[in-house]
Amino acid sequence: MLKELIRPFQYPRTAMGREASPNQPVSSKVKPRARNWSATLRRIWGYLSRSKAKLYLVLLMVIASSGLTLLGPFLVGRTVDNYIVLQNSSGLLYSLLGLACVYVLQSVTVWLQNYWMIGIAQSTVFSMRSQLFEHLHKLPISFFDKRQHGELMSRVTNDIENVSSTLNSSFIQICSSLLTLIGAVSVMLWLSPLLTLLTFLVVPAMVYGTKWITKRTGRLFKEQQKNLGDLNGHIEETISGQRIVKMFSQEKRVIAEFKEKNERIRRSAFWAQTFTGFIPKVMNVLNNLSFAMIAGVGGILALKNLITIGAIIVFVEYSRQFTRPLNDLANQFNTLLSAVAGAERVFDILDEEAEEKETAGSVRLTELRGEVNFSNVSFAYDKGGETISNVSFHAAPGETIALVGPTGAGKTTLINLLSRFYDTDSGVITVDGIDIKKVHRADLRKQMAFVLQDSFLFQGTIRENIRYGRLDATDEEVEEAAKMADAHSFIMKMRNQYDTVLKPGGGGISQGQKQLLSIARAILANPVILILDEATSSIDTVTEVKIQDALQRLMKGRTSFVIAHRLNTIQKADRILVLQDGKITEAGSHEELLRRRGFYYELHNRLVTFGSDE
Ligand SMILES: Nc1ncnc2c1ncn2[C@@H]1O[C@H](COP(=O)(O)OP(=O)(O)OP(=O)(O)O)[C@@H](O)[C@H]1O
Repeated sequence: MLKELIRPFQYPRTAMGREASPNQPVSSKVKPRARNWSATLRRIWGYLSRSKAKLYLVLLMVIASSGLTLLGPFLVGRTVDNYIVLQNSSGLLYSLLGLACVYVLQSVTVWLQNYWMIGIAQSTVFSMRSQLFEHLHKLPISFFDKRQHGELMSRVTNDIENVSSTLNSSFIQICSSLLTLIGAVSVMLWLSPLLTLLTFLVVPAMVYGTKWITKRTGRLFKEQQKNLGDLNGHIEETISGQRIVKMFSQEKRVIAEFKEKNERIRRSAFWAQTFTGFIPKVMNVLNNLSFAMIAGVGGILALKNLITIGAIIVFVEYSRQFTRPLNDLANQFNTLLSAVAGAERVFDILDEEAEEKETAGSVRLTELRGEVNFSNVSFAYDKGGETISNVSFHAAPGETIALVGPTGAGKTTLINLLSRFYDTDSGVITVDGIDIKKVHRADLRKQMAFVLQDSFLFQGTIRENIRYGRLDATDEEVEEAAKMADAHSFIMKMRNQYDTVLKPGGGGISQGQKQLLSIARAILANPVILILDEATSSIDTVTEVKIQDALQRLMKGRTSFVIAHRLNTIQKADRILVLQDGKITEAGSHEELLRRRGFYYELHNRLVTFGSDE
């Protein structure tokens, strides 16, 4: 149905207008793209480097804090050897004061680097989020037709959040870990090459252990992100499709599906966290082993007067400075894995091609008369069979064209082509003689208004919802449009009248009232071409008459295409096009088509008998 064009949240769809089988996990069909670590990191760097000045400041603070971290143990060693062992109390006092200064300064530099880095991280995700949202609005309808909306929302929220929290800490951690590592190793080598070699003995075990663990966690984190997207999709669908779930008493199945997805997240998160949790434990054991070796061998060296006690204390401290950054680097690697997975999912969308760029020298539309012509138009959604085959017809300005035909015949698709939600494969559609492929999409759509069966209303006041048709309309114009749509009287009966706030999705008012508001919105838009998708569901007779009258007023003087289900609408049309399997099989006025005794004749008899849609 045409309403799917603008309804933002809907039950799972594999393609526009077609509901996916409830058992079919939609997102499972989204193929994970090959990971490209370096390219993704480069792109993240592209965002970070926009705040270069602040980054330099952060780097400066990281260098300062790493230097001060290394200076601390050195001073401790000197204090032991020069003042404690030699019992020099005044020197000890000065030395302790110096140490206190070093630690205070170190805290200040750490605070400053965090403060600036949070600023950089937040502006980075701010730009990413804005860019992503803007890009989403440039993507063609076909993109949304193929995706689960909740999964997309998960990318805008969870994945971006993931990048944000990693940037907040990882950049600093990685830089300071590397600097501390280099500094610690240099001082250790200077103090005692033998003890340094002993410390190095544990490195291969550390590297191998970390590698073994991160290999598993990387996969698990990716799985966790994907499962989270899947679960979010499910939650979003079942909440927005709550009415359908209840109508078909599918609560149990929906809950069972949720449990299954929830269980999948629990499992992948459990293993991802468990494996990650192993890293510090393994490192701890290796650290302690290395301390024991340093203490043992250092002790022997000290007994032989080859090293001082202070030097051993300093050495133990530095060997911790050496293993801690190694540890941190391993942890950061995991966090990075998860953030890069998130960033890659965001970049995947940013790489989706936007609606085709308008061809150079595109025609700008200004005033239109509303003459529409389809000439040998053919179109296929996928590589498969044609949905529209060789369709030709002409609509003079102000004419009303009724589109009738069995379900799946291609009525909505014809409208999709006219509004350029999809482009024709062959043939030409013209408006006032201008090929619409040469016209700016936005210009073309500005000349059109849609009134759909289940018109989407946004959360906001009634006035704002009507004004959506033309944002610069005055309050008087909004009310005038509501009066023409026969919506004014029901609006005035509401407590806050035009300032009544509608609930999300236009909840809180009846289906018929929604329709009247969407007619008012279309009247305000004052389009040259009008697209109507007549409601199939029955609305009470009084409202139905109101809607019909309002629509007649709206259609007057405009070229209108009506996906028609009611006999009186069809009869009033200037021309009726009967679509079957994507082809126009009959075309003409009501009387002409009746005389033919074809599909329309049968449809007419059915409508007369049952008084409903085809
Ligand atoms: N986005 C899409 N991707 C792939 N196929 C699609 C898509 N949208 C519609 N189709 C297919 O195109 C054909 C025509 O669909 P269309 O929605 O135009 O029919 P319709 O006449 O408007 O039907 P209805 O009266 O039920 O709304 C159908 O076979 C449908 O499955």
